Amino acid sequence: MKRKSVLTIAGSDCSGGAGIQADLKTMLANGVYGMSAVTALTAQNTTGVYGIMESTPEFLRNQLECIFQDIFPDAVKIGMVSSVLLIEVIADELVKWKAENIVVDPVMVATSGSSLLQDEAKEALESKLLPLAAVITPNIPEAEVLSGIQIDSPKKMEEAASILGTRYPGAVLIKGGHDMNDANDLLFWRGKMIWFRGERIDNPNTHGTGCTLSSAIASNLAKGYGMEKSIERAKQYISGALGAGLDLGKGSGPMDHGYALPAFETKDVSYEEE
Ligand SMILES: Nc1ncnc2c1ncn2[C@@H]1O[C@H](COP(=O)(O)OP(=O)(O)OP(=O)(O)O)[C@@H](O)[C@H]1O
Ligand SMILES: Cc1ncc(COP(=O)(O)O)c(N)n1
Repeated sequence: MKRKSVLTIAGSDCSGGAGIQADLKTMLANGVYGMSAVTALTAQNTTGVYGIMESTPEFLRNQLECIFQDIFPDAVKIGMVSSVLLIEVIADELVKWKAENIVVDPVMVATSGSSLLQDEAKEALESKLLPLAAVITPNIPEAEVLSGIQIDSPKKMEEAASILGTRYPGAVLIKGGHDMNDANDLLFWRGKMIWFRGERIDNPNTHGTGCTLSSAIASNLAKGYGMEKSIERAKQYISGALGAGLDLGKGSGPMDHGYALPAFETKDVSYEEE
């Protein structure tokens, strides 16, 4: 039996809500075989990021070579890339192996406020990785940094999307989640603006929403869905994961990535605290 596969190139979140861990859970729940190349280990939890230890460029290349030589991914999701040297290795390997269906989530700052991209790496991300993407998925602050304009309205989202969509060959999806206080995301693709209107879910536990959305899009592209359908299905998935109402940790907690999975455990494992 064969299965479509997706590779995430991202950082590890030891608390399991964002990064590689969110990506692999999302891939499992979306019916693809998930693989990971780790750019950095982070010591973090739902309250913040307390340490970062980067992979060496050589070891990241080693991971990517092992993956591409053996199980060629049908799509690639890129998250936290951390530094210039790591970005150069990633771009080099993706071009060398002619990777397809690349989704770049330009992760810059965690929801908790910690920087996940070194200042000098922003330019390398823009010049080396964004041009390789089938779609880039900035949130509002990231879209502001990349487009150079301030975004405080849907009209401004459209202006930024058009700037980025003209600059890069792939699609641009600006996420309205955290900052517009709605759940409406804007796609600029092939000269068209397409709004994806989501229902705002009243849940403070949004750690890892960006990682989850981009991995779900990559999973759908790998399965052969078109760009719009891949985003529409990814939004349905994330709405379900947020709506499931998982409540863990002392800060902004993780979502329930497995809400739609049949679990091996048949007993109800959820419980309300006294
Ligand atoms: N409360 C919510 N209800 C419904 N959808 C939401 C909510 N919050 C975020 N989303 C959706 O989740 C996806 C991710 O958007 P968001 O703006 O949170 O990304 P992000 O800031 O990159 O996430 P993060 O940095 O937490 O990983 C988008 O599709 C957005 O519309
Ligand atoms: C390793 C890693 N990658 C990405 C994020 C962004 O997710 P969030 O903004 O939800 O904290 C993170 N916190 N950690």
